[in-house]
Amino acid sequence: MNIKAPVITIDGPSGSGKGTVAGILARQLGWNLLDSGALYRLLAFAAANHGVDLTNEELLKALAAHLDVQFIAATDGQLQRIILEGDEVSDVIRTESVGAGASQVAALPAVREALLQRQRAFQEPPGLVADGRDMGTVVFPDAPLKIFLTASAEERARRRYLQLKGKGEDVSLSSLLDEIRARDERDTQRAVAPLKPAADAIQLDSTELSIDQVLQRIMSEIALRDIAG
Ligand SMILES: Nc1ncnc2c1ncn2[C@@H]1O[C@H](COP(=O)(O)OP(=O)(O)OP(=O)(O)O)[C@@H](O)[C@H]1O
Ligand SMILES: Nc1ccn([C@H]2C[C@H](O)[C@@H](COP(=O)(O)O)O2)c(=O)n1
Repeated sequence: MNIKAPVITIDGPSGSGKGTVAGILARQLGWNLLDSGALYRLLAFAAANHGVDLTNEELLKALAAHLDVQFIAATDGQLQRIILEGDEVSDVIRTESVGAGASQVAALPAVREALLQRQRAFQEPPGLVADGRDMGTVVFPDAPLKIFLTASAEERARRRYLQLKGKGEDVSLSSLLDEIRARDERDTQRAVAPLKPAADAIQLDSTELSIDQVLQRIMSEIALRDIAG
């Protein structure tokens, strides 16, 4: 019998803290990590490099199917690294403009289909923490623990502002808020795999919670289900 590794899904809108929480959780549990948003970002980034228009569904589907990407697991003191076609792109795919392109290509059904198996292949022992928009609804519908992490748009824009300022970028809070609202609209309103909580997801509003408080809440749900050995 093929016993599948357990999966914890963390879905939610941009800036809610999914990636941060998923990364820490995966390290603490010693589990694999799937940053599914990175796949859509990589596709948008690769499309720009190869001169592929972000509306050309057929070419994007082919690019998605053959994306030459390597995820190098985080080690003590170093975050996960992402290599695309031989070049490290861990930071360059994190800009708001690549995020907007990712949100655009992610609305195309053929692209989502092309990336589905690649995402499911991350489900390896001892377990997987997967973050994104449709981890609990589409990619891992049988996951024993599903979290839907939210925060107000204003708080998410504030977090992003601090994050980008910290990297020395010249950003405006009001434009970040506009971008976050536009991305929310596109991600929740698309026809395929829209951003929404799975029926059995635990909804967690992190607007007034610290990262540690969010982690504690998730850890208590893990303990309740006895899924991490
Ligand atoms: N609960 C929290 N309180 C304060 N800051 C937070 C909290 N959670 C995350 N952050 C900070 O907010 C920023 C965005 O977090 P993160 O990148 O994890 O969000 P995300 O949901 O993965 O966004 P995206 O979907 O766009 O990748 C980071 O700088 C992170 O440190
Ligand atoms: N499972 C996913 C993950 C991501 N997307 C799309 C929508 C986002 O706006 C974009 C970038 O994701 P992020 O890195 O900000 O988490 O990718 C999706 O549709 N489904």
